[in-house]
Amino acid sequence: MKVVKFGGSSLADGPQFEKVIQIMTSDPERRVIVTSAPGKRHEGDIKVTDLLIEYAKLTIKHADTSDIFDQIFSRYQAIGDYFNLTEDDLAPIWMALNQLPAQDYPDDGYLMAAFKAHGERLNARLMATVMNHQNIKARFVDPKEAGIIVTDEPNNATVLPETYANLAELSYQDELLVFPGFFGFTPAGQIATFSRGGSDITGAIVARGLGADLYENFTDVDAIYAANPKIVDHPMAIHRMTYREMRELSYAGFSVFHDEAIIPAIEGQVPINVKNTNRPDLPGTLIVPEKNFQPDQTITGVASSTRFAALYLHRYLLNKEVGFTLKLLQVLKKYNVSYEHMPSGIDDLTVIFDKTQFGDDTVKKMCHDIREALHPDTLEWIDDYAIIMVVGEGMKNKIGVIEHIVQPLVKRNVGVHMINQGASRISIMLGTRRADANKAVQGIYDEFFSNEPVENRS
Ligand SMILES: Nc1ncnc2c1ncn2[C@@H]1O[C@H](COP(=O)(O)OP(=O)(O)O)[C@@H](O)[C@H]1O
Ligand SMILES: N[C@@H](CC(=O)OP(=O)(O)O)C(=O)O
Repeated sequence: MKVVKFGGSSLADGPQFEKVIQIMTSDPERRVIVTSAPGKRHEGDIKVTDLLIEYAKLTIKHADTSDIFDQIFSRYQAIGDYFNLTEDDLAPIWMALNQLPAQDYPDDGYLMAAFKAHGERLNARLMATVMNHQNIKARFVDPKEAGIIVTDEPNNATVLPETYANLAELSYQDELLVFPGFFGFTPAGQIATFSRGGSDITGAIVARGLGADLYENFTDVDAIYAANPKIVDHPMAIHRMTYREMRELSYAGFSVFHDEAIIPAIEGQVPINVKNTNRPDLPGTLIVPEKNFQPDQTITGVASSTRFAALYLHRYLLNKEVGFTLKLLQVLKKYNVSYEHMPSGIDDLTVIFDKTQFGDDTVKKMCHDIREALHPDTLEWIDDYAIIMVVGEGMKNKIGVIEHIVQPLVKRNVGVHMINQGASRISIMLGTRRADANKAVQGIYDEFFSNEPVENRS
C-alpha cells in the first residue's frame, strides 16, 4: 500500500487536480492521498496558505476582510468550476471560510493556526468531492477523526506518539482516503499546524501509522537534485539517497522535502519516493535506510540556507571556566530559544541560531542578558550568515574531501567563518557570508560533479 502526498503546486488548479486523480487511479496500491493547500499557479502567484495568513492578520486587526476572503474562495471555486461542481457542492467551503473569524480561539497564535490549516482542510474536502463526482470512491478524513494529536505549539507543532496507535485503528476498505496535510489537534482539541511546508510531515506520519510500503511525495521537479536548481543550472538528479543524507540536506536548504518529515519514515522504515506530478512516469528520487546502502560518489548533494544567524563570544580562559555554557543556556531558556550548533575554540564560542524563531526585539534583550551573565570580552551578533552543507555517505571513508570543498571557495574568494563536521562523518558544514552562499554552492558542485573523479584532480 502506498501513501501519496501532493504539494501545493500539484493542486493549484483544475488541470493539476486532474493529473493528481489520474496518478491516484492508475495504481491500485495508491490508497491514501495527503493534500496540500492550492499553491502557486505561476511565478508571482500567491499560495492559499499565504492568503489565509493575511486573512488571519486582518481578522486580528478587526480590519475589512472581504477582498482577501474573495481571493481565497475564488481559488477553490475555480477548481470546482473546472469539474462542473454546483454552488451546493462548494457551499461547505464558503461556509467554513466565512465562519473562521467567528470561532473561539485561546489566543491569536491558535487563531492563526486554524486559519492556515483550512488551506489543506478545504482542499482535501474538495478533492474528495471531485473524486466522488467522477464515481471514484473516496472519503475525506479529518485529522480529528484520525487522531493526529500534536503538541500545543500552535504554529510549530510536533506529532505526539499516541497518533500512531490512533491511526492503526482507522478502518478503510475499498475507498481512497483523503487526508489534509499540515495540521493536527492538540490534546485540548485545538488545531495546531506544523512549520511551513509541513504537509510532507503529515504524509510521513500517515505512511508510518498505516504501515505503508512506500511514501510517494509528488512535487514539481523530476527528482531531488544534487544542488538547488535555482542556484545551479541543470544539476544532476539524485537517484537514491539515505534518510540521513536527506535530513541533513533538507535541514540546510533542500526545501523540496521537509527535514522533519524524515523522522516518521525512519521510525516506520518506510522508503520515500519523490516524484514529479507533471511527469509521473519518471523514477524520481528514492530515499532509503542506511543499511546496505552503497554510495556511488563522494558527495550526494550540497545545500545552502540563509535562515541562520550567529552569536560570537570571546573571553580568555573560557576553556577553564566551569559553568560558562550552563549560564549561556539558562539565558536561552529564559527566551525560549533553541540553538542549532555551538562550535568552540579555547577562548571563544559561536552559537548558531535559526533566525525564524526570533520575535522583533528578542535578539537585543537576549544579548543584553548574555552580557550581564557572562561578561564576555567580545560579543558580536552576526546576522549576515549562511550555512553551506556538503553531504554524502561516500565521504565517510575518504581522505582529503575537505581539501576539495575548500579549494573552490578559495578560488572564488569566499571566506569561511566556521567548519563543523558531525560525528556521523557524512556531512561538513561551513559558515559563510550570505552574499557568498550561492558562489560557494556552485563552486563545490562544480568540483564534485564535473566529469573528472575527485581522486584524479590536482
Ligand atoms: N535540491 C533540490 N532538488 C529539487 N528541488 C529543489 C532542491 N532544492 C530546492 N528545491 C526547490 O523545491 C521546490 C519543490 O518544493 P516545494 O515548492 O515545497 O514543493 P511542493 O509545493 O510540491 O511541496 C522545487 O520547485 C525547487 O525549486
Ligand atoms: N501549505 C503549507 C504546507 C505545505 O506543505 O505546503 P507545500 O506542499 O505547498 O510545500 C505551506 O505552504 O507551508
